[in-house]
Amino acid sequence: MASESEHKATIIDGKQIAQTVRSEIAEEVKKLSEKYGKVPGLAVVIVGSRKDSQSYVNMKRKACAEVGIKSFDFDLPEQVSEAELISKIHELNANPEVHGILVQLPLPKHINEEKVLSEINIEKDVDGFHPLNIGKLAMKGRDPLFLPCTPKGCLELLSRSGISIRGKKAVVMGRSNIVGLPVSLLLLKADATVTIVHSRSVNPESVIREADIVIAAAGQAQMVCLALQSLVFAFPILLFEYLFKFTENIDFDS
Ligand SMILES: Nc1nc2c(c(=O)[nH]1)N[C@@H](CN(C=O)c1ccc(C(=O)N[C@@H](CCC(=O)O)C(=O)O)cc1)CN2
Repeated sequence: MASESEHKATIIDGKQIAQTVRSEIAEEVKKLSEKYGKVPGLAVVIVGSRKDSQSYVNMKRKACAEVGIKSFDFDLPEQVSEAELISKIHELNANPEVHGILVQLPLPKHINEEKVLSEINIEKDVDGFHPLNIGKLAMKGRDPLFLPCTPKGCLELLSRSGISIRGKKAVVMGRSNIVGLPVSLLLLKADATVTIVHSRSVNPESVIREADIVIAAAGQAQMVCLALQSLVFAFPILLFEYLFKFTENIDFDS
């Protein structure tokens, strides 16, 4: 267990790191454009009019524009059928200008999220939510084509802040498919000793007190009052990490 004197918080400047990543991506896109005469294309699909989802999607689209990625925007009505949405995905799978497909979650209740995400071509699955990509993330010695952006953003913040993960005790708060679970798998791949605490955990505080790294992934402000290495996650880094991994995986030669 860390001693009391080691309980000093280090605030990570996510915005600053995001700015660096943003510049790196813009440079990468420029090089791709000069070499191949084309730029990465990201299809962003949103269903319905949830204000929070719209705001995330707008940020993603704006981020694309800022770094030179072409975004293809599809705003589908709340009532769109599952079949229509899947047909749109098939159309995007077949479009050579679209290198990545992102379906904003959550989807309306009448649409089966698992089914829809499974229809995305794994080579365009920039969210890394396709069962094959998640499956590879969960297995030793396998590498997914893409990683979910928020978990990847968390690890990028740690790495760019000079915080090593190997051998550390990492505690993840929350077990969602989007953040908690995949970030736990990523930390495990990075050789941390990982514990997940969630709504049914008994005495989570005692587990958190033992941690070297705490990742709060339960979407509730002020959830962690103690953290040995305090992490402040700023959304931009996640967004730009998203684009980062996205450009990394495009095969412009095919
Ligand atoms: N297709 C996807 N849908 C959704 C994703 C996703 O990664 N892909 N994630 C969320 C929504 N989302 C991005 O789209 C997102 C929401 C919230 C955050 C976040 O870091 N929130 C912080 C607050 C950050 C801040 O306000 O500065 C927090 O909750 O502590 C990141 C991404 C669901 N849908």
